[in-house]
Amino acid sequence: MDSAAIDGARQPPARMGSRLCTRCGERKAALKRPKTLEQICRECFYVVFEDEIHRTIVDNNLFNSGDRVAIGASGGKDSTVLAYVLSELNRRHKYGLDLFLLSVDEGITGYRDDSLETVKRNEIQYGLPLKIVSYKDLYGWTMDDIVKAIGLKNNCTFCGVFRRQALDRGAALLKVDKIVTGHNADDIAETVLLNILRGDIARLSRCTFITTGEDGPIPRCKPFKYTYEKEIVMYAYFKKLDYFSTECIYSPNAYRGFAREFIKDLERMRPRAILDIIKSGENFRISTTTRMPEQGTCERCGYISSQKLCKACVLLDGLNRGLPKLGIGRTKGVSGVDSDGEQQDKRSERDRSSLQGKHGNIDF
Ligand SMILES: Nc1ncnc2c1ncn2[C@@H]1O[C@H](COP(=O)(O)OP(=O)(O)OP(=O)(O)O)[C@@H](O)[C@H]1O
Repeated sequence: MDSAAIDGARQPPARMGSRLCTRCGERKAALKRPKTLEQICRECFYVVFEDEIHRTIVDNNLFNSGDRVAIGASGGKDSTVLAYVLSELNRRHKYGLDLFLLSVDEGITGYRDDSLETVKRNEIQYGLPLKIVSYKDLYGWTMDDIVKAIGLKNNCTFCGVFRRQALDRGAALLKVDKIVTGHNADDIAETVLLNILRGDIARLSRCTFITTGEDGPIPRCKPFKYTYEKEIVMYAYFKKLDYFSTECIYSPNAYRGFAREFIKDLERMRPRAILDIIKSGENFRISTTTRMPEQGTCERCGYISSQKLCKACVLLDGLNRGLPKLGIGRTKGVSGVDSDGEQQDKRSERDRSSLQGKHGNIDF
């Protein structure tokens, strides 16, 4: 999700000269808003940015007063801005939420250990209790171990499947009602496009849902569904938020990377393109004859699965038997189109869904 060009460099947004803000008409414009190209001042940018997220939360009834909510916190820009903005809005609009930071330590030396240090600082900065769950504790394997066993080809498959379940397990320990993640509008547009490119109609039908997993143990929602990545970066920059901006050292950049670049090109020509792709995804209608996944629980670990054994258990079995490729491979998607378990890490939607195979179930 990170765009190195935007995020890594942490360049200040271009200066606006002496023009006045088109919203307040009083202060000097400090930036051109990526979503609308309006020239506005910082203060007005904060207001519109936060208000749009508030509207998304209210219009979609994301929370109920009294909810315990875990923020999936990776230390990256999206989840850091989410933690900051959600705690601000919770106070300002009296949502009545009990917020927690929930981090998954995948065991990636030189990456996750450093980003978790950021989350630990966020815990203090935002006054939100932090829970960390690790692959090592849950599965007996770190990603470093897994990469040693399987190499760099299918490693993201393991990571995506394990992370999803690890978030559920952490959320169960925290006894929360919901998990929120920092998936933003660019991520969702990208996933719509990828599902079209793959002809994966079943996943296309649900990848734009703002809340998923309502039939599972703990629903997940994406308050940044309509928030542009560029604006998240700008917000973090202006607010001087403390976040970690390095790409995962094991994450290759294949098919999804092309989709991402394509969307960035479209955005350059027409900023609305991102919202329009999401809208198209929302408005697709799935034929009633398309077979949809049936969800149950894994016979072994009891977590959600649409097969007898969940994907995490199948993958773990392979690792423990010295056959790490056991659970990897081409599986038939619901659409009848093979999903190839292609690696990369827009781990959430794609990896998990392509790996759930025939009965792939929930998306972030
Ligand atoms: N290790 C983790 N622990 C907890 N939550 C995570 C973790 N990794 C990802 N997430 C959640 O999933 C969302 C999408 O993650 P992904 O890795 O796809 O994108 P990202 O750009 O790295 O996100 P971020 O900027 O928040 O790091 C994150 O915003 C976060 O809410």
